[in-house]
Amino acid sequence: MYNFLEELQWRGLIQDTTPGLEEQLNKEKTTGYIGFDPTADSLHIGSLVPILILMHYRKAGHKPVALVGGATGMIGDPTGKSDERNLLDEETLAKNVEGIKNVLSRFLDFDATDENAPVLVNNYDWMKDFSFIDFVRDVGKRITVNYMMAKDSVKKRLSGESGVGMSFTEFTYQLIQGYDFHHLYHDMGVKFQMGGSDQWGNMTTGTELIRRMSDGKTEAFAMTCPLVTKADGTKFGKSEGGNIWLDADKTSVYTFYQFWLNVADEDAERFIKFYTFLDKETIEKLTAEHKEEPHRRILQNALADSVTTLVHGEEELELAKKASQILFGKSTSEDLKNLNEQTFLDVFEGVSQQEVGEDIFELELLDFLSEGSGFLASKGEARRALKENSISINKDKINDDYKPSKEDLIAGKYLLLQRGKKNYHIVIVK
Ligand SMILES: N[C@@H](Cc1ccc(O)cc1)C(=O)O
Repeated sequence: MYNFLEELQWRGLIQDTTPGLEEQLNKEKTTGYIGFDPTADSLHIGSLVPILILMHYRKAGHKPVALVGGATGMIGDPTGKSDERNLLDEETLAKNVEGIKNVLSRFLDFDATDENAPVLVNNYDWMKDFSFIDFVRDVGKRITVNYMMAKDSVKKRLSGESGVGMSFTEFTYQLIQGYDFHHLYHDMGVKFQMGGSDQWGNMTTGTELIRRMSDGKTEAFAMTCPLVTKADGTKFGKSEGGNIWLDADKTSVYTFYQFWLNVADEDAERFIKFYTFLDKETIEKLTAEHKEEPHRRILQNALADSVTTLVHGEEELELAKKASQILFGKSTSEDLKNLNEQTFLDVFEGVSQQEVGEDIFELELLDFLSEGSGFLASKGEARRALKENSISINKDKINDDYKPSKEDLIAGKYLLLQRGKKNYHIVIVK
């Protein structure tokens, strides 16, 4: 059985802890939680670190609780935000809560029945009937405005720098998160909260509230992990198309896999510790091998394989690898036909495209290859290319006899035209 804090320590996943945490975790199996606000209908790889921390926590024999912020999502955490947030409407919130629950349950087995089985809770369940009067009397009275104003999330918004101010609504956020901790402490014995380093302020409002609401008789603990950054200073977790999500219909497995494959060497060394369960020995060995021959990208490959398997499973990883071969290695028309539409588009992102009508199938081959599809500059060039035997359609070489047909369409819509090795063009038939 491994030790939770030691495991997180060598992985570089501990930023701050409150005093006494180690003694507490050594003393007894402890229930600990992390909250996720439903700001979107899925989670992205930024949230994968907290998810993995809950998985480590479970592996170490403690009991993890994942909280979905149905209530806090109605307020909006001001942490790290320089502007007031827009309120989400109820319909969006409900959809987001469901989406996030689904993602979380792919990583944590909420159906397990053992004593330390993971539990999923929603803070809306205990906040919805809490009246304003009760809240300000029972909770608000325990914490001073002075204390709340000293938090970074508040200070930043009050200072001249951003100067935009903060609504009373967002100001209350830390108290609500703090109250969650208090509630979970007394309802389920949750003594420990984890989260990203930006959550330190909200988490310590919680430990403080727990102490004060028990007149100093109960104690709770907190730990933060570092926010993931990149060596080159650019924002982590984004590709050109936006966030890297944990849902295949938001970020294709291919794009997900490629994202990890393309991280910089310095980043790969840290990320492999954060994002995989590979043990210390294995990671040290891989890192040493990587340093000998960086061009083989051993770390990136191990990282991409491991995270993609964790998030999408082995079968999907194999498909993503096959898709990756299409641009770079040997592949057949069969491989191409097996791609789903999103993956096809992701693989050929940036390739020139032309929309055409179905009448394209009535054209002579030379017209089809030139003006019809917008691929080659002229009929003459098309003739030459055919003579050189350098044209492929959907990865099959074609000759003068080829007749374009609807049957060839990938996902019922696309034709992949290719000249030589790298010169691609996509025809979209409308
Ligand atoms: N404030 C956290 C989410 C959270 C919500 C409620 C909690 O009790 C704990 C955490 C975030 O934005 O990431």
